[in-house]
Amino acid sequence: MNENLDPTSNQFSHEDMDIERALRPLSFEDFAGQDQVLENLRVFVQAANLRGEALDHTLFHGPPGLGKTTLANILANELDVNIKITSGPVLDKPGDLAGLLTNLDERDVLFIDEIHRLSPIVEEYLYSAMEDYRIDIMIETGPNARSVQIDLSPFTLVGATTRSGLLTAPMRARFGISSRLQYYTTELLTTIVQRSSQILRVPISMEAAIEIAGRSRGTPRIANALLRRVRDFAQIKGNGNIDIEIAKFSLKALNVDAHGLDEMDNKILATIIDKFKGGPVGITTLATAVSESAETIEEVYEPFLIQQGFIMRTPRGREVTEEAYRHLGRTKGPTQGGLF
Ligand SMILES: Nc1ncnc2c1ncn2[C@@H]1O[C@H](COP(=O)(O)OP(=O)(O)OP(=O)(O)O)[C@@H](O)[C@H]1O
Ligand SMILES: [Mg+2]
Repeated sequence: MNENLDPTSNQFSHEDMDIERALRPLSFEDFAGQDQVLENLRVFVQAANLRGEALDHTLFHGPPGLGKTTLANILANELDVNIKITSGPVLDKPGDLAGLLTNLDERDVLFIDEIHRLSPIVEEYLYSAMEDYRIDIMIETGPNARSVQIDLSPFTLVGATTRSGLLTAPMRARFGISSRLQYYTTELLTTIVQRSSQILRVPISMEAAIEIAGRSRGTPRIANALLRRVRDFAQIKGNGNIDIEIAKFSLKALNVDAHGLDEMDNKILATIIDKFKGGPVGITTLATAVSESAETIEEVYEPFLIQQGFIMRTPRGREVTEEAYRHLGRTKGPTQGGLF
């Protein structure tokens, strides 16, 4: 599969990165969906602005491509402050973090992506910064080494993670605001596709926008990636306009699944059907069978498969639905799976 269509991939070409930036909503106003989350954030931001205080530390969690990074940037815009961006794996020494923290102005946003991947030392160091706006730093080395306490400007830490299950309890407890992002409906994705095509100045029919939206795995990033590729087909194979024919033609050429499921989604369904007679199968057994971690399946893949009605969670494990058999073109029968 095209890597841009992989929901877990952040790989983009330079051109795609520029477009990606152009398509990213900059204000609450531009951001479609996640109504509950947005409604609350608007209140919290307004209150923080009114009092001239830093917004409470905020955590965004949920599957890739649903808008966590986008919302972090929007928060900074709406708070009218600067944002400094880093990520868990990049911060490997407390010193790196200290450098960032001491350079924050009052109310600034420090965005830490993949916050579940902070090293334990850095994480511990972050605790006092978040709680008391204070850090200890070591000055000098050898016999003169001593630690001094430094006061920080009140700031907002915005954390993002696709794997909230991997966050430690103390870390989680330090976020005053915690929002889980949900998959988008086809309707919402249709408006996102329409907005993006307007920015890209490519005419698109309603029908075509719905078609692309419906195959985007509930994910705005995938919707935008598909739109860009369909735009290529429209320009080279068509007259530049995206109508339903060119949309269908392109999606077929791109090998996009009718429901927008990706390789791992399909592998999970096929494995439950072929190796476990449709289930129920326990999550760890399933994880081993598809060579993926149980947490990733639970946090990244399964929510979408459940939402789309392909999988059910039962007390005895995961079971596929009739819909999954139909989707994979299998028939459900007693001879399935190893009877002789
Ligand atoms: N609500 C939305 N409305 C319009 N476009 C959106 C929305 N949410 C996300 N997008 C688009 O999808 C792209 C991906 O979103 P974003 O990078 O914020 O996802 P993410 O949750 O941070 O993903 P990851 O977990 O991979 O870091 C954005 O560049 C933006 O163009
Ligand atoms: Mg992100």
